[in-house]
Amino acid sequence: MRSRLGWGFWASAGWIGLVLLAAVLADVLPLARYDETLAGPPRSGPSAAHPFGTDGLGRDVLSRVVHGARVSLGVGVGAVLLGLGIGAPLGILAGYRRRATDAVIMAVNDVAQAFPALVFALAVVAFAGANLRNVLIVLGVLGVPSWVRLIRGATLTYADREFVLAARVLGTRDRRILWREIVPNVAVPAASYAFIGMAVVVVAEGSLAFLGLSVQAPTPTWGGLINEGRTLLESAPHVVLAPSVVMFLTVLSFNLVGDRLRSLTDVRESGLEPVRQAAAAPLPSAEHEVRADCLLQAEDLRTHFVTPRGVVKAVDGVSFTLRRGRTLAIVGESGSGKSMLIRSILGLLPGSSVRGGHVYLSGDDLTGYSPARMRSVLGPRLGTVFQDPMTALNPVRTIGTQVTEPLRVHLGMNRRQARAEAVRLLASVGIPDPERTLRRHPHQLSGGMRQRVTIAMALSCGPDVLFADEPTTALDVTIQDQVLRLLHRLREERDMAVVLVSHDLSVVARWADEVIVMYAGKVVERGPAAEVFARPRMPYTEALLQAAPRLTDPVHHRLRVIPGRPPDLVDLPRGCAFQPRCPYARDRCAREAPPLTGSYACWYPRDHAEVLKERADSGGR
Ligand SMILES: Nc1ncnc2c1ncn2[C@@H]1O[C@H](COP(=O)(O)OP(=O)(O)OP(=O)(O)O)[C@@H](O)[C@H]1O
Repeated sequence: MRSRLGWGFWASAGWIGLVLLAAVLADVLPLARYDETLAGPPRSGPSAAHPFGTDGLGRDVLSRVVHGARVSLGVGVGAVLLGLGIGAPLGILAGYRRRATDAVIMAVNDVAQAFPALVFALAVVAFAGANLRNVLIVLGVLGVPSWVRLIRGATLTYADREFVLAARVLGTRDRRILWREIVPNVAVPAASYAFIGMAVVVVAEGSLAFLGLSVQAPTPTWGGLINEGRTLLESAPHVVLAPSVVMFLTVLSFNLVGDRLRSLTDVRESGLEPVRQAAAAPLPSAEHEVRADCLLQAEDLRTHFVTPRGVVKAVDGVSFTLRRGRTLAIVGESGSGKSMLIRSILGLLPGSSVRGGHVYLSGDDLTGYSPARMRSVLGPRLGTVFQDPMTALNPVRTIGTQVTEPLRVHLGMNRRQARAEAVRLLASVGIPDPERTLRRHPHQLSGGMRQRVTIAMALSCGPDVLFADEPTTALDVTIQDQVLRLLHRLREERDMAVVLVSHDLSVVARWADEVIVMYAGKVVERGPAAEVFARPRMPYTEALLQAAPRLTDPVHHRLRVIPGRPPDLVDLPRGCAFQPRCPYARDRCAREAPPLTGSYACWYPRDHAEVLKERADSGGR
């Protein structure tokens, strides 16, 4: 940490510490009184008795600068705490709740930010007087809009992170998510900006003092000292220079410390600003038969985003059924809607989306559930394992606090019981030293171990269905197989159903019972995995398979890529969405969209005999 922060950071922190210490100990330091006139000869330069010299009334400048630090730093710290105290809750609320709450808070914030600061300061001083408390209030309140904006931005960054989604899929309440997942992460950038904020406030106080709008004489402030010394600029420049240099160094140090901390924890990495808020009306739904023998059933599920460019139909009329003890795989190119389908089932969609259709869990329609009721299902009945275990775990909390949380929240265990159960869970997913692992932070574990931890968390409340969204993508190839084996074993042991999203068709072929193939938000082929992969009917499925590497491929074998690009979901081609890329497309494909009848959506499905003949002709794949 020390080397990453650099000597400038430590020198600045040292200076700030020194000034703060001097300000706190000002009364006990062996200094002349700051208001004692003729403590020395007027306007005398620096000497052993008066290291910063004396001012026009013979007062000790060092003593006045040290006492001035009390006001300037006191206002700096106080105003930042006040601004943060009001701005942080509002910013977190806006960034986490979004929609109307965000719109209202940000509208008010914009108006507040546009209000002229000087007019506000003048008004407060005129009505309430220029004293320390009022200056602190003025500067604190003026800082609120910037804090709201900053904290909202940081919250937006974290609100869609997988560890927050993970907490939500475990059914954690919003308030707890805010305290345990968002606040600790937002606190890091907030702390760094607090230093920059203090620099701004110290300068602002100096400017107010210069205008006579701050604490009045005889109490010294740095801005007031500079103002007083103005008239002595020619005869005794040290009177202005001493407070100016101290103030300059302090402001510079605050900025340097804040900047270094910020560069370590830059919050601008994700660009998660949501698109324009959609009208919240749900999409209309058709009536469908509910299958009693199914554990999980999706009917005509749709997730649309209203964006400035138009409506993105990320999931468009997806239906499937899944029974206990089975694994359903969802495959498709990047952007085909796999993750949105899972988030739609779990009711964990971004604020800018609207959902239609139904999701039945053992016959109960989850789409009608209130958020509170949904929380009782997420975790205990629906578990989720995310793609990247590093982002699915909160970096600032130990594994122990994260694994025990769902056990305490949902199963009502006390701390000791939850810890014992967490040890058992970690052991069951193959973590060698569970006791020690509980005390560690995510970054202290390998990728494979982290993913085992997230699997343990997903299983902690004994879910009926486990969703695994690309659970092995972020892992080493050798670890991938171990994790998939583990999921398979756990499915058998616990008689769960598994929904597996994967890019890797060899994984799907090996571990899934059924598969649905997605293209542009729709299911274009479905059926038993062995059947679909052995005899794909839809040319897109065939192309996906041809683009997938196989262990039996010769070393320098060139994979076939699917020609063209995935479609723009705002502007889909007419007819079949795959037709512009399909080598077998005919006129009808560009005119009419093929419905999903039976197991595929294609006007001219591949004929297996024909495929075998083509393969024989081309001498290979
Ligand atoms: N907030 C959003 N606003 C608008 N469109 C979105 C939003 N989130 C996702 N989409 C769009 O929804 C579509 C489906 O996204 P999704 O993440 O489900 O794809 P995916 O198949 O899981 O891709 P990948 O394999 O890369 O994860 C994408 O085209 C994406 O651009």
